[in-house]
Amino acid sequence: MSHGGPARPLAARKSGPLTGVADVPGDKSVSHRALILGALAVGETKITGLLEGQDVIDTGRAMTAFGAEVVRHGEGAWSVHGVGTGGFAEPADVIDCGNSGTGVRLVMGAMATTPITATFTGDASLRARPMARITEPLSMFGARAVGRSGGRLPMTIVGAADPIPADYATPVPSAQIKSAILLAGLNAPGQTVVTEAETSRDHTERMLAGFGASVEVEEIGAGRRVILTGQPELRPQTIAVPRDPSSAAFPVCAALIVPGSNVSVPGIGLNPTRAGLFETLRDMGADLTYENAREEGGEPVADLRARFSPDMKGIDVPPARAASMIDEYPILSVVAAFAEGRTEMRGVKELRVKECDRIDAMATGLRDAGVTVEEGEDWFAVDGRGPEGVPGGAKVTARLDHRIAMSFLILGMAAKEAVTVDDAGPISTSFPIFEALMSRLGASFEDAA
Ligand SMILES: O=C(O)C1=C[C@@H](OP(=O)(O)O)[C@@H](O)[C@H](O)C1
Ligand SMILES: C=C(OP(=O)(O)O)C(=O)O
Repeated sequence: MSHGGPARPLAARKSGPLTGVADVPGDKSVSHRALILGALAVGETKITGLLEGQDVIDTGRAMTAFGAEVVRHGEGAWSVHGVGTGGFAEPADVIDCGNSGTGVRLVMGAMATTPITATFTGDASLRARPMARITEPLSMFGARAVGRSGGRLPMTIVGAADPIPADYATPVPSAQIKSAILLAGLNAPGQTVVTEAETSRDHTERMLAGFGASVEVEEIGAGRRVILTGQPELRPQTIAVPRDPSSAAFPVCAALIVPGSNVSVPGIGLNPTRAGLFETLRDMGADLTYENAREEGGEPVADLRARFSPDMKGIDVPPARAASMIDEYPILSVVAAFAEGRTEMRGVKELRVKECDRIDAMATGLRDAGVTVEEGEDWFAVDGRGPEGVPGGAKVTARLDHRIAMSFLILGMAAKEAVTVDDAGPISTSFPIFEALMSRLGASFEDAA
């Protein structure tokens, strides 16, 4: 157990119509970045709508350990008094990033070009995840890393005393790699360049520009080159965090598969580098509409409305869309089980190195619930059961993975028999109010033995 408490088994059983308004919390990716860039600016950054999930709380604690002052003023309202680029102090103890890949990788990048040493660890899930993808580009700046075999945490980073800017092409589409490099580049003189063959979420680039850094973005084919000029003085900002599309995915998908549902999910961030799931659902024939599209804090936002959609069809999800919906494949595979025909999801190898191997976790749990799933190294395919419905009745291991836990609880709301997850604890890493919010819409959960 590493989310700080005993395992909490939870079951979801077949639900009546889900109705009402789902106010989902702030975006996890934007929240991490607001705390980190706030800590690197000179003066006070004010944040509203910060996600108060454990992943983000752990990043806030890390920023405190590096010398920033992080203060909570009320629900979602935080301030960060930053120390300036290159101003991080050496932490007195190990930095525990809990369950968060984004947290540990971005913070490693942010400290790697300051002449201090820090040791990072995390829970059993995070300690199994690959870090060489970060330490390899950080070594180009002159930072050194020593970790466990296979490049795993715990790991110590010795920051570069005389950092050299890097020019790096990411081997996999990953905003965490890109962001770690850009954050390291902040304290290196000259231009740091990151090239990605497929565009990953661009919150770091957008927010760096907002804090006053010079960031140029060139489109190259399906990808981008990002050029950052190092050693800017970052100006503190007022940041309104948009609501998280990756959390919105859960009430939206639940509404599509639970008969009679009609749910509104207001104010969701629809940055095109994040919105792939919603496009895919519409391609499948989901009754999902965007209302009141607008801009808030430099990000496109809309109110989503999802209604029960009994006529969805399986599709081949375009692999080019994978980066823009990478965290949404678990819940998409649940929706696919209720559609008619096969849904193929290709180009998704990265799912194997998330909080758990998400292809294996979904395939195993869906099969236990009576759904046929095929898989290969970088793909999986779900045979939708359409009007026949999904038997359910599975007891699923969540593998310390919040998205696996939430996906199977949603499955339980629409399947014939209840679905149980062995531990709902990790849900609080990204969506602490998931159970309360889904219960208000009409879902019923039971503590399970
Ligand atoms: O940069 C980010 O905030 C994130 C990037 C993605 O990871 P990768 O960069 O490893 O694809 C995503 O899975 C994660 O939940 C959040
Ligand atoms: C993959 C995820 O997060 P992280 O990599 O930050 O642990 C996620 O939230 O689905």
